[in-house]
Amino acid sequence: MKKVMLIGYGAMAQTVIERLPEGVELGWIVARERHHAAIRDRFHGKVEALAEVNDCTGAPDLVLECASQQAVAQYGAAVLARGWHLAVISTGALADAALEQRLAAARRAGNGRLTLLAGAVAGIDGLEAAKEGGLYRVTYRSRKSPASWRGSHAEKLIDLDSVSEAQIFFEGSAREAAQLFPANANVAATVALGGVGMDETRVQLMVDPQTTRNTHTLHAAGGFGEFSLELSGLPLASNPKTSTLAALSAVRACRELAQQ
Ligand SMILES: NC(=O)C1=CN([C@@H]2O[C@H](COP(=O)(O)OP(=O)(O)OC[C@H]3O[C@@H](n4cnc5c(N)ncnc54)[C@H](O)[C@@H]3O)[C@@H](O)[C@H]2O)C=CC1
Ligand SMILES: O=C([O-])CC(=O)C(=O)O
Repeated sequence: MKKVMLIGYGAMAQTVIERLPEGVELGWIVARERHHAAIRDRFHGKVEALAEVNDCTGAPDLVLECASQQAVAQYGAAVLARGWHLAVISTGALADAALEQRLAAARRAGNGRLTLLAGAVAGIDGLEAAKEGGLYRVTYRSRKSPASWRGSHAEKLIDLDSVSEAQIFFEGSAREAAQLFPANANVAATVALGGVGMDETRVQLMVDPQTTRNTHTLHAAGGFGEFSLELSGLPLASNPKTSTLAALSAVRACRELAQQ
């Protein structure tokens, strides 16, 4: 039986817990103190609620970050330095170049493993293959409902309550998007890391009052030719910022672990 440590106890973590494949069990959940009693009750003490990664006395086969970019900054190096396998969903954390270097150093020092989950988007494998032949241009656009952008930096750029038609409210690099919208634009970073990098990947963020989907549009042109991909994802009922597919990509990481 393979043992997983989950970081985070929010919308995505709930999906992972509900869909945990056979052959994998949860050993630890790193969560805010306010969730600890609920975790102990739910799992009858069989899953340890931890205040932080260093409180773990066991050895997880996989540490699944489903929390935030801040959690990657807080725990990422400790996980890798212990030689553990860290799978990251908050990929936008790597828009911080200093953190990226810190994680790389910890991974080398501890012989850990870092996996970036594909998250809410598809086509990253094709993008990475295309890169081998040279990429000329990669653009990414995210279109979500006003509810999905609520509580984000979008509120400083556009009046989400009065928007009546689809509108682009942000244009910039993947690095800017991932850092300004840490709970909404990790996909921008995932696309950047698979393609032309954080500063060359062009990003548009759009609010659409007519949609209930999280739509991701990726366009890549290069020596291979070009492709356009549009993914119209259902958000999680408990968090409209997060696409169901992102949570399922974390489930898939558990399935791969079970099959090892
Ligand atoms: N790569 C991708 O395609 C996507 C990535 N994401 C990332 O996944 C994250 C989680 O998504 P949801 O579960 O929907 O968010 P959520 O807001 O429902 O839950 C996040 C949970 O993580 C906990 N958390 C955050 N920082 C923590 C820390 N330092 N230590 C302990 N717990 C911490 C929160 O208390 C909360 O329980 C998002 O914040 C975002 O960074 C989300 C959607 C797509
Ligand atoms: O789940 C999504 O649709 C995308 C998202 O929040 C992110 O990229 O951080």
